[in-house]
Amino acid sequence: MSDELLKQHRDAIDAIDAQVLDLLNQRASHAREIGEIKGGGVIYRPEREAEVLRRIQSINRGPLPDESVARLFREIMSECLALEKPLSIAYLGPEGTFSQLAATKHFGHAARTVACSSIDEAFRLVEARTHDYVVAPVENSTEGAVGRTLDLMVTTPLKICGEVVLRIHHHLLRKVPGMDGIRRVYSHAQSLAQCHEWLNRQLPDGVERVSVASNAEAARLASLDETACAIAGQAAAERFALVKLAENIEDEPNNTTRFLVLGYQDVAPTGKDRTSVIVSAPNRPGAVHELVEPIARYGVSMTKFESRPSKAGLWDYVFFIDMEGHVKDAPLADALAALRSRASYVKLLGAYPQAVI
Ligand SMILES: O=C(O)C(=O)C[C@]1(C(=O)O)C=C[C@@H](O)C=C1
Repeated sequence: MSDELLKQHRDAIDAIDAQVLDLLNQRASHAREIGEIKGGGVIYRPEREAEVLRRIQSINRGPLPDESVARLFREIMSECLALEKPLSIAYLGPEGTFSQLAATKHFGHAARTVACSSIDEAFRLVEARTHDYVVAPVENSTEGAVGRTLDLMVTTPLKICGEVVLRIHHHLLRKVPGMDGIRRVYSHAQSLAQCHEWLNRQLPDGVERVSVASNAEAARLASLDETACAIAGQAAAERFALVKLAENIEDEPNNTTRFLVLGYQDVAPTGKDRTSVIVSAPNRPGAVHELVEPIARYGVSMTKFESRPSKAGLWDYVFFIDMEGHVKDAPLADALAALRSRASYVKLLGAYPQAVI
């Protein structure tokens, strides 16, 4: 390529950057004005953010892919929102966990993420309004439900106002290169399970598998001990300066975790939403079937049905149901009304936009 041609393109980029910068600041000024209009009210508006991201994808003409433009606008909105009010997001720490990655994916880098020592603590701090939102894992495509999050949903006054879907890649990490002299591997129990087959095949005999509170904690422990390694993600590898002995060791190539975003707010419909409820059925034959029958009858798509012991009595269960649609829109509103008349208990956990990116 000739130097002259290169210069022409770079000059064009400089001119465009100046326009982009000006437009970004114009956008930010509008967001700040909107913040004034909201007064002390709720600043973060998940329904509007989903609408902005979906619209951007629908009008995108490339060459940037839809996912890339959505990511860029995710960050732009994050900075605009921070001008209105900086948000603080509680997650299961320490720094470098997938929960932190999920929080940043959803709220962008301008939100402050706050590491908590347990999912319980993260919920408590948001319930006490010390932080604005909690991001908590709820299910993994390989390992199923995250029981502790489901149990907390039964009693929390918080509402679900969003969801985050995160592809999970696990790496085998160590302070020094090579597999020689490894005595133990640390990780969260779910990650050990998600890499079970790979570990069986690749780890030398006699290596102990030790489950710890989080993958980031596993990485921290491995950074202190050359005879140990950890299973964790990229963020933890970088944070603790560990060597990647093997990449993407998860047994299931589409390994994905879904997280919920909870706070004190209801979210308006966007046209592509999900509604989550907890229900329990009277303890008699056919009760569960009767309970879910209206969901099928009204043509509502049920995307999750999960049972958990209710802790109220032996063999007594509550059911976590996710449905496509918003509680304020037909046909879900009708299906839920019918379900309420049959259930012994119903708790609406929230209606929120389906994940966009
Ligand atoms: O539309 C709003 O309510 C805004 O505050 C603006 C904006 C944005 O940057 O587009 C920022 C934060 C909200 O969560 C939603 C959208």
